[in-house]
Amino acid sequence: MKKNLISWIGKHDINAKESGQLGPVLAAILDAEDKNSPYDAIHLLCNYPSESLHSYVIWLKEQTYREVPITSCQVPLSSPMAYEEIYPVVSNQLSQLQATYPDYQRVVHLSPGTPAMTAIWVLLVKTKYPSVCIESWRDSTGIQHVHNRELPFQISAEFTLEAIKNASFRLEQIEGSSPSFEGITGNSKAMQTVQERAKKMAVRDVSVLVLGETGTGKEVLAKAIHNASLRQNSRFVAVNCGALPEDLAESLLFGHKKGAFTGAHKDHAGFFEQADGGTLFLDEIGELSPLLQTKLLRVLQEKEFTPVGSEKLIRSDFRLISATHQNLTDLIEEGRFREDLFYRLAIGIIKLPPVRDRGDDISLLANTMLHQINEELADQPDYCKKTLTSKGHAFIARQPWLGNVRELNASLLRAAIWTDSAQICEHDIEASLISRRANTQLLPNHLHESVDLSDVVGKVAGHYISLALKETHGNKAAAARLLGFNSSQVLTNWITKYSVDESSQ
Ligand SMILES: Nc1ncnc2c1ncn2[C@@H]1O[C@H](COP(=O)(O)OP(=O)(O)OP(=O)(O)O)[C@@H](O)[C@H]1O
Repeated sequence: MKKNLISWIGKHDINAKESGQLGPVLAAILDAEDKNSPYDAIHLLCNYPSESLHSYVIWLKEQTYREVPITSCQVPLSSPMAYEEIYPVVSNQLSQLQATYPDYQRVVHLSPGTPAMTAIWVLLVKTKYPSVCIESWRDSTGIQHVHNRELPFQISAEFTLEAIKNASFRLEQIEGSSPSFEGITGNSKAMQTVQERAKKMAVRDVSVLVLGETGTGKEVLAKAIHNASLRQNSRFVAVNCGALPEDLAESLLFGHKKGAFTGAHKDHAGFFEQADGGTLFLDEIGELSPLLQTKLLRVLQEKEFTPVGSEKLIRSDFRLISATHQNLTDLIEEGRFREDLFYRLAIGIIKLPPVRDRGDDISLLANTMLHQINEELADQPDYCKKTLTSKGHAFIARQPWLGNVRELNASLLRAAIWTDSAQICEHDIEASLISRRANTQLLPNHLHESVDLSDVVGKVAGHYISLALKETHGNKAAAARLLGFNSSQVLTNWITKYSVDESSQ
């Protein structure tokens, strides 16, 4: 049976390299190798600074005989004894390992870390996440010993639910605050598939590419993936690549050294460094210049980079989530996006459907958003809480929402502000739509209502004929050519047929 080791990194581990000792974590790994039952994966939690964690993990890898995948997570704690902070981290870690490695035997190393960290391990392995426990200690000659540790008592059986509820850990409160997949509204089949995929991806710590039209919630999804990952307690750094000024892009992403260019008054940590231990979200990735694409590829391969004006390599343990509304395959074919970079970014691909393909989710989204809008506007003078009439819902469901969730949100906000009554009806929504609607309705995807086709064609014909006559200062032959007609007579026929007012040119 495969097995994985889970452990905090303690003081003796961090100091092991300097002290010439093994430290508890390495001792446990080597002990398992000696017993011919090595670990297949190792997961480390650490509340020391990320530089110490990195150099420790590098050192640890050098000390083991076999190549074992090691994942590490830097957990910032206000105090190493902060039970209320340690509990959700450890609980989440165990839950994710259980989901990711259901067939592995879990081995928890109790010794490294503070008494609070050990207490939480014991609490969780004796209740929700049964695991084998080991401990290690150093004898007076400096030899490190590793043993299995039996815990011969049953917390769940011996304490009633009531007792746990009253315990100082306040378990349910802490669990309830886990923000996994918060903010993603949607029960449609398409959105369920998105959420299932995203949850799986969240615990894998691989690069994820989120595709979807503008405003479909790509950033919301990226944040949810971060919140459901082992990196949830570190930073989520969101960068819009399309908004990076060309001359500053490199320094914003990779940082710069003081004096690297005019205005660089002090060292600056770029987004990659800021995301160390956490998640970097690169939105509009298709907008990256060829030079930055090459640099990004190198950072993804080596996890290290050099800030502008510096010679020092910086390492950063970030997880990359990128997003785009563009068709990257087209960009690759056109030579505008590196194919090798695409494969690096797209280990996991999640496609967010446009709102018009989410079925009943539109109503659900509208209700959720109106609820949020009501809360936001509650303090405003004379504001009364709004609800949507059923015709309002039906009208919303018929719109194409090319701007997706963002457009729906903005239209509801406008309607909520403009409408005095407590009910928002279809006319209020219609009035709050931006004029683009006229164009978007021209070629709808569905015909929910009857339509006067000759009227629509007449309006289009009138519009183009007027433009052509205006451009050509009333010269019918030239206007006919502009419109693709082979003679001015054809144009005259159209003008008559669609009653175009030539005098308005
Ligand atoms: N499923 C959802 N449930 C609730 N709100 C959502 C959902 N998806 C998106 N939103 C809201 O819609 C707005 C747009 O979302 P977001 O910025 O994530 O879209 P995007 O696809 O990243 O947009 P862009 O392509 O312009 O970068 C935000 O206000 C967000 O809170």
